[in-house]
Amino acid sequence: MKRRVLISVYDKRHVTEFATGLIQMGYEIISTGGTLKRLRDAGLDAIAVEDLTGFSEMLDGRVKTLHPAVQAGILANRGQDLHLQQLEDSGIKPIDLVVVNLYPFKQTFDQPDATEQTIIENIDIGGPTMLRAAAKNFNDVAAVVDPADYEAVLDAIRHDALDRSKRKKLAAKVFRHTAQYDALIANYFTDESFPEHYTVTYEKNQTLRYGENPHQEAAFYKNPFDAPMSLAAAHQLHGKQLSYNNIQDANAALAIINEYQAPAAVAVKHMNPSGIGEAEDLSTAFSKAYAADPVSIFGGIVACNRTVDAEVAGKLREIFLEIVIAPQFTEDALAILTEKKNIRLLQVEMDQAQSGSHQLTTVHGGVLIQSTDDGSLSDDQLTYPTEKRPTDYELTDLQFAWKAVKHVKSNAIVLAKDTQTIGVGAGQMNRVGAAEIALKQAGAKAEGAVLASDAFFPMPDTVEAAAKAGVTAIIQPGGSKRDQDSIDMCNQYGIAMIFTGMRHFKH
Ligand SMILES: NC(=O)c1ncn([C@@H]2O[C@H](COP(=O)(O)O)[C@@H](O)[C@H]2O)c1NC=O
Repeated sequence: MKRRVLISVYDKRHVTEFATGLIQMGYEIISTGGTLKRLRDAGLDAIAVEDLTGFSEMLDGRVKTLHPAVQAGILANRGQDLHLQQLEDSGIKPIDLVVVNLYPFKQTFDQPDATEQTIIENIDIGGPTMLRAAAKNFNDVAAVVDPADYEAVLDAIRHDALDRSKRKKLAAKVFRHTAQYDALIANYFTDESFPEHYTVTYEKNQTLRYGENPHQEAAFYKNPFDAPMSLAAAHQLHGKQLSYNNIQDANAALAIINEYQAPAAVAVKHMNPSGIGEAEDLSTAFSKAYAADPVSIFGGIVACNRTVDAEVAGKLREIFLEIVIAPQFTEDALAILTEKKNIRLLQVEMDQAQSGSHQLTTVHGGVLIQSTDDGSLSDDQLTYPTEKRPTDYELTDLQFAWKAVKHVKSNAIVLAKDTQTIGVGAGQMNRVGAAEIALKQAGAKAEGAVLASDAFFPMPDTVEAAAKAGVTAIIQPGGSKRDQDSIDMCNQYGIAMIFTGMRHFKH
């Protein structure tokens, strides 16, 4: 008996070449409407699925292959006499190969003018049914869902090597594909934040050389719904492949730089900002970010929220940097920076605050999911508990420092002056410890500076240390039982303090 293949594909690229090869290998082809036409137009012999089922396509194509003549032909267990007998009694011939790819649900959904009706019509029903049937029956049947596999499959058939293990691999690919397809559809049907089953699907961007350490394996996946030009879809203009740690740091750098509207630059090391500068132009902003901590920036990542021009590139060139991220680079800037073989240049669209998106953290036996920390300050949230109120000048720096401290690992303290960070205390087990690190880094520059704290002061010790170093204003969430002690300490030293009512822990 001739072997049979059912071909029903939305993406018709290379299907005629594949079908030609299959015919040469002795296959008989069964096909659906558009695919059949494509094959026949290319002069290939194929049986219309209608001739198998005795039914014409109906309901605008909603039903074409959903018929026992097709499904039983795929699903029959060739090792079971009863199955074979039943096929014979019903006049159904077995189908040995299923080549199907699905209606483009996601591409349709992505189109800005797509109506609900078109999106719904692009949910494929018959295709996944055949694919899943063939994948289930991989013992006897091969399922091909990806045109990229045509050549390898043909080659295997040619060498009589489309064996059980290859068919099982193809089956796994099918189930992964249909699971992803359904996850995308489920997400379209509901905007429930935390459903009973959290189905996520990511597409592989690249396999990474290794993870956080060389003995860890890693890969980078992208969210299929993310905007083009997000970090996962960034345009790498120069340099070698990003590493796992590069991607983490770049992500932190982007989150920080997206906080600032005026020209700004941030240098990031180990996901914390080593320096941030804001100014009227990017060149000055970068100089501030650099001067904030000229030691730590070495080997770091710099993100800018304005076009990098030749002047900025000239400054960047002087430092060893892993990555520079910007919305644009001028030709001159590219010429300067690409002289450095090891620097990576990433073009990423700014202002893509990940608002509304989820942050996933794996824990032992599960995953924690939360909405991203998009909290920003509005003026009516602020309260002023101290005798002294901040000056306008201090207020600008307080807001600048508050945006920075949100992105520093807790316990976090940031000192700032003249829209430049001058001290960053990150990831300490006690708050005053973080303050001491920030104050030590700032040294004499702490005189007249402001201080931001990501969470409230449990004791007045941080205020006291800051006051003694010359800090004149503080911003913090408030809410401690002992707030009054910190307020009293501020009043004693003539410090202005703002309560934000919002905490920014980052563990
Ligand atoms: N309804 C059915 O029985 C059915 N059978 C196959 N399809 C899909 O129809 C497409 C191919 O159609 P055509 O050969 O007419 O271009 C494939 O993407 C295939 O997955 C179907 N369409 C959707 O459910």
